[in-house]
Amino acid sequence: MPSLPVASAEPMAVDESASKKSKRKLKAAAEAAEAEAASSRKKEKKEKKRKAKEPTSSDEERSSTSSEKPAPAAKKAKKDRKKKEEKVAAGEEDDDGELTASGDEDPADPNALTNFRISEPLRQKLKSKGIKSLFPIQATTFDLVLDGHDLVGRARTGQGKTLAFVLPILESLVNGTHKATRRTDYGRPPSVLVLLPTRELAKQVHTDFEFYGATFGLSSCCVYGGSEYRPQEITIRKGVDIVVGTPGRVKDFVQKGTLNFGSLKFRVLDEADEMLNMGFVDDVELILGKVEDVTKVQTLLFSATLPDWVRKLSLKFLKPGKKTVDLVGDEKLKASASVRHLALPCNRAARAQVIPDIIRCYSRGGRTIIFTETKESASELSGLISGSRALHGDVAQAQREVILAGFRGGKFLVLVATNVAARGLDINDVQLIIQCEPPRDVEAYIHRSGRTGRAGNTGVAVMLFEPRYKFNVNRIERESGVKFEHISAPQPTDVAQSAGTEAAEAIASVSDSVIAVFREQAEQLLNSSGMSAVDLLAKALAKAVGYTDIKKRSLLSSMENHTTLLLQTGRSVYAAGFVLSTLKRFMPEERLADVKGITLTADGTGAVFDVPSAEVEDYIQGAENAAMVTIEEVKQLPPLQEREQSRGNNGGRFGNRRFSGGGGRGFGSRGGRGFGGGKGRGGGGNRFNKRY
Ligand SMILES: Nc1ncnc2c1ncn2[C@@H]1O[C@H](COP(=O)(O)OP(=O)(O)OP(=O)(O)O)[C@@H](O)[C@H]1O
Repeated sequence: MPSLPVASAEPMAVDESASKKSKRKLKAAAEAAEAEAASSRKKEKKEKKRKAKEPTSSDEERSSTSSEKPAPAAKKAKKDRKKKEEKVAAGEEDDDGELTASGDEDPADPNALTNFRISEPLRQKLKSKGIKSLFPIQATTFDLVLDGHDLVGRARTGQGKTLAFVLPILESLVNGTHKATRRTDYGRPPSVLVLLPTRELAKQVHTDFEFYGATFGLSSCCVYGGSEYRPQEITIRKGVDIVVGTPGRVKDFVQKGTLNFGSLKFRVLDEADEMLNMGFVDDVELILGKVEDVTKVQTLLFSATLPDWVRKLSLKFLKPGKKTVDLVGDEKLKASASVRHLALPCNRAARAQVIPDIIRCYSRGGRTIIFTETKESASELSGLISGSRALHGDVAQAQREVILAGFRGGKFLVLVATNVAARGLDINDVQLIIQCEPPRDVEAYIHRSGRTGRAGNTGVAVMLFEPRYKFNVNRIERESGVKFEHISAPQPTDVAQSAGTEAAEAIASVSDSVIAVFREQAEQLLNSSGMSAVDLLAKALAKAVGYTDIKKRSLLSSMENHTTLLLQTGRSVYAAGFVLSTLKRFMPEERLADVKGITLTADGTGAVFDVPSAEVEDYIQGAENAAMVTIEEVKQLPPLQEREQSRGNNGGRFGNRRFSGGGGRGFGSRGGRGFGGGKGRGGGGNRFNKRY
């Protein structure tokens, strides 16, 4: 059961003014989030218009930017769209009779479905899912794919890359270039092969092909490891149009002769860079190399991140005239723009206590995914966080499916996962992502945080870090273009606000029928406790949402029963070693072993550090008796030194380099305070990454 944390400097009880302040902070946070969401929606709208006006396609090796000239195909498409727009405006029917104006689509929107060669049945199907216009990546690539180009497509997470290939492929097979050669006979080989790095992702993309493909009577199947061969084999032998799968299983079917690519029209690599991380390099290259006549096959490659291997792969397997549509390009921000990126200092030991409070304050009642670096930590953490389930590579396939279905279906709201869930998973209402430590690769940060803030929605991504490894936060910040808001662990007013509202609602929902049954006990309790009715009710509220205790929590490392102190000496403080020698003047040396996370202040006049709460008075009094030293408890962290560090360059146990860090802007200085404020690379044949 979680305990309600309290900042060491905060009063134990939440008084009225604190609660008002907290309400104000919450309101401000809500307003800020709303303003951010509105601005991101506005930006996206603008972006859509801009992209549609200037389709950003390019020839090989040129990444698209809005300043580049549209490719001829895109120009033609633009003209076509204009023609269609005029027809629609004039109320004329299209030549083919398939594309018609629709009452609830906005014909003025250049990305409206009617402006693309999307046939009526597919349009209706899209509309049944609430899709009335294409997202920028879809709008920019649609004509290119339909017109037969090989393509590399890149857009940020949650921007609709899946439909960017699903829609033009379906139209191409049924109404486009391949209409004449479409086969419907028993035992026909597939026309489309889609490769994805994980089973979950393969199933998700397969669901889209199944749903939209059914419109045209196109059949599809999903093949992935960890499941029986036989049923998949039977389906393929009967004849399917689309095969979606993971490289290992697809390779097996290719080698067994079950799959043949004699009729293949499209091959798609989604999340291509992750194939490399998963050790699928050899499998992917073998599969792609099995296509005999590459001139007859269109190859599409999509990802939110395009590291070197993917570029090399595209050079090797895509035609020389391939197009590249890169909606991220050289823009600084590679991660999702509709996500609030927060960084929170937290020692490993404090994680299990802090995370439930982060969830309470930031998940807005929606789903949360917590990412750990290893399978072991995922299992361990899920055991400590009530109501959560773990998902990683050691979980049996059948069980993984049950867990994911349970999470999607809302049976439980917290999933603790390894990178197996970092990519592509599109799960409704994931409001919060927590990363237990900065990932090694910036790509992982981008994909993990991209599980929220999808399809124009907003979300929050909180990254925990050990204060002494703050340099890893700087690295992610630099490489992803994200500007982290630095916050401290949720404080009592934050948690009390969220939990209190929840508790009040829980109690208000209890039927009056219980009163008669419990009144006598309540009266007895009131009389015997010697407390006021309000105090007793406050306890009942806390208990109703699972809190039985309030423990102090430090600002610096989020440790329970620890307090953050600020030391000042009236002169410059250059190193953590200096802080320790100052403390040694009035504290017994053996007590200094409990001093944690010495971090210098940005102005160079002091340092903050954590000590056990029970020893706070000793430090303060000790300093009072020492010359030129003051020590005080801090309610909010001052701006801290921002120093670049590298692992292994510690400068001694308490060396400055090791302990420096902290937010230059000051943790929580932007309304932080809680609210308001090695992967197995290469190595072919490894079907599932060992670490996750
Ligand atoms: N044109 C659209 N209009 C509204 N919603 C859409 C549109 N296209 C896709 N979506 C929805 O957006 C969500 C994200 O799409 P998708 O999973 O394809 O994103 P992605 O770019 O592949 O993300 P990632 O890089 O994380 O894999 C899905 O729920 C999808 O149904």
